[in-house]
Amino acid sequence: MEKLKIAGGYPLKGSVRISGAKNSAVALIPATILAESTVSIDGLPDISDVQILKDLIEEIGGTVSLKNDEIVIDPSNIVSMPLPNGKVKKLRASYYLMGAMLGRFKKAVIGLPGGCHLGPRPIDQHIKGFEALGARVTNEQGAIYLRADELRGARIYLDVVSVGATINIMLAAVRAKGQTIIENAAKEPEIIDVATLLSSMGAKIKGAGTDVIRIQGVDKLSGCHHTIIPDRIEAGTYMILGAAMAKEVLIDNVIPLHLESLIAKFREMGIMVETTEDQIWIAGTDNLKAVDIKTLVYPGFPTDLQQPFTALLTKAKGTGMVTDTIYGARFKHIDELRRMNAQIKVEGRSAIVTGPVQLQGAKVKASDLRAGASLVVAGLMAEGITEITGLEHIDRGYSQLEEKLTGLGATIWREKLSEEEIEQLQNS
Ligand SMILES: CC(=O)N[C@H]1[C@@H](OP(=O)(O)OP(=O)(O)OC[C@H]2O[C@@H](n3ccc(=O)[nH]c3=O)[C@H](O)[C@@H]2O)O[C@H](CO)[C@@H](O)[C@@H]1O
Ligand SMILES: C=C(OP(=O)(O)O)C(=O)O
Repeated sequence: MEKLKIAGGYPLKGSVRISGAKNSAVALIPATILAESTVSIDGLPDISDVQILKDLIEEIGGTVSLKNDEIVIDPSNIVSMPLPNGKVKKLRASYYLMGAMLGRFKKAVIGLPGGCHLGPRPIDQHIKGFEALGARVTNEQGAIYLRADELRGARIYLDVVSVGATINIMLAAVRAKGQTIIENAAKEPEIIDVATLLSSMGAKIKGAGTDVIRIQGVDKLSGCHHTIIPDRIEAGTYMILGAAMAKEVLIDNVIPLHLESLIAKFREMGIMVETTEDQIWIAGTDNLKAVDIKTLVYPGFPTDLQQPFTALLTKAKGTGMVTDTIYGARFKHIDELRRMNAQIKVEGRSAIVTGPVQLQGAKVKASDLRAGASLVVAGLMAEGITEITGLEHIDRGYSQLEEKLTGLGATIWREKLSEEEIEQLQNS
């Protein structure tokens, strides 16, 4: 077990290249199960979620090579092996194995997923979609059993706008007989990315990126090559830490359109932002104005940037309210930020941040992925040394974090935890 140490309070400068999107990667890899020949995907982030999915595809019979940022998957020998336990519990996106295996084999047994603990994260809309396509779905001892004699296209209205349910239904529906219409679908860029891969494989999908997606099922999907989109949440995190600590920073390999909600908030706060087709330039300032944010489905402010943004607000003058309408309990980072001298109180679904304060280095623990990102931002802003544990969460979603931050001039490194520290963590 390791901890991350940051010597904070020093200005950052330079450029950083954004990796491929985690939330695309974790759907694109399971989607390859649907093909009958080799699929390659490049631009993948170097994160543990990708590594675990690679292992899972191998476990069910796929031949996989993962070198640098490219994965090559030959799915022809994959079988619908039950995966009720083990690695499926380590990440949220293992639920995509349900849609992909159901699409190809008409049956699957997959354990309920893991991922960040952000309060309840039901998958009832995924199941409603699979059932509408003709699958029988049961939950037996924490694993979902899916079986269909045949999948038939259906009209499915999502009661909740869900990224996961939209993609999962798409994965099963591309191999159903006839047309599927997903209404009230999520519109996140990662959904378009998955639809692009499936279309290159031979699927017929219209409307991805709008709230009505139409899928005409096909009998066969084949191999192809795909380049993943950049990670808008990683980019947003670097924009936030650039705004907090950089004189100027250039974010490279990014789609600025995906970050319009954050860019608009930056401008309200008095941060200078310039964009080109695939770069964002930011000049940090010590005169930040506090703003309110409310997380919403895309293109609204992303819940996945709420936690790092909260760290930035501690430097802004005035009171800013952060309301999470997607995950009302996504506030485990607040106690840790308070340890670092932040003035924040939580009221229901909102965190109220009063600033400016000078954060102080402290020993803190990442309870989930973006809580970890929030603590990294805070650690860079703080005076003195910050020690962050719970790195398994951060490693799920940030590719080459220390290398990228060191490139911006940060002093950040990993150290092994002592036995005493491990014992303390296990008892905390
Ligand atoms: C792997 C991945 O892509 N993860 C992202 C995905 O998670 P995930 O796909 O799990 O999130 P959803 O979009 O499904 O969840 C949105 C909201 O709908 C609720 N809900 C969802 C499904 C369902 O069947 N029933 C239901 O009630 C959830 O509890 C949540 O309140 O979108 C989230 C919201 O943008 C992001 O925070 C995650 O980073
Ligand atoms: C919540 C997140 O991830 P996951 O859905 O994979 O747990 C996230 O990326 O912030």
